[in-house]
Amino acid sequence: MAEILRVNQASKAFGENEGRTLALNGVSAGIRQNDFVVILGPSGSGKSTLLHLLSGLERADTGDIFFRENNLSRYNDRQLRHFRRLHTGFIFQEYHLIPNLTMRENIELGRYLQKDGLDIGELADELNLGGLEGRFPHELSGGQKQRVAIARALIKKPDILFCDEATGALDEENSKQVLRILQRARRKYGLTVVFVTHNLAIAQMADQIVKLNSGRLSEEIRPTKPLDVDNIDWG
Ligand SMILES: Nc1ncnc2c1ncn2[C@@H]1O[C@H](COP(=O)(O)OP(=O)(O)OP(=O)(O)O)[C@@H](O)[C@H]1O
Repeated sequence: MAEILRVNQASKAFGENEGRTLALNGVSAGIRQNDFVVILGPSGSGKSTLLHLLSGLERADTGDIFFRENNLSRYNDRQLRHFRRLHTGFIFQEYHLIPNLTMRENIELGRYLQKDGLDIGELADELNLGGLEGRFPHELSGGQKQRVAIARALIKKPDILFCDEATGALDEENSKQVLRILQRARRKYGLTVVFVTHNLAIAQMADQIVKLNSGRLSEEIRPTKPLDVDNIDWG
């Protein structure tokens, strides 16, 4: 498969003088279309920063980020917004649903960013959310909230879904449900998934594992036989 994303020698620092932290230090890696890519590393190793650079949420200080043949580092803010709107979806540990909107309205928010997209009813059924359309976030369980967040991200059919500790607040069963949904979406829509996690079990499913340590790429692995979500050893 062709590469959909590439990061070349990217560095990113925060703060100044004694307060300066080099969050990423000359990281290079390529991500193939349709892969499930897991970014692993200890706390503070730069995982979220790498995700933010790859997704155009933040800019690298030095180095280049390519989406297909386009160099995002050369994009102006408007072009970068357009890239994010058209090609990327995000899910986070904390769901980020709008509390005073119903489930259906929260999902519709994702669609308004793009004209054509998936059918909301079909998506709700697929994500096991049928019948909950009128509920507000506080009336949903954690697993249901995360599935609403996934539906909101998928409704516009993004090319790449960026997940930052997306299962971090969920138990094993709900985590596996989320992972099953992502696997189905990869098969059905050709989605590429970039998944930041502390959970080593999830790496058993990966087509590619990117390991960071102190802002540097410490290891890059492409397992020959990624496991299906139902075969992983959760530990
Ligand atoms: N906006 C920011 N301002 C200042 N420092 C930051 C900022 N974002 C990240 N950092 C610092 O950069 C380093 C890498 O942070 P990052 O969030 O990428 O790590 P991480 O591997 O995702 O950590 P965790 O697993 O704890 O979420 C850390 O030392 C962090 O404190």
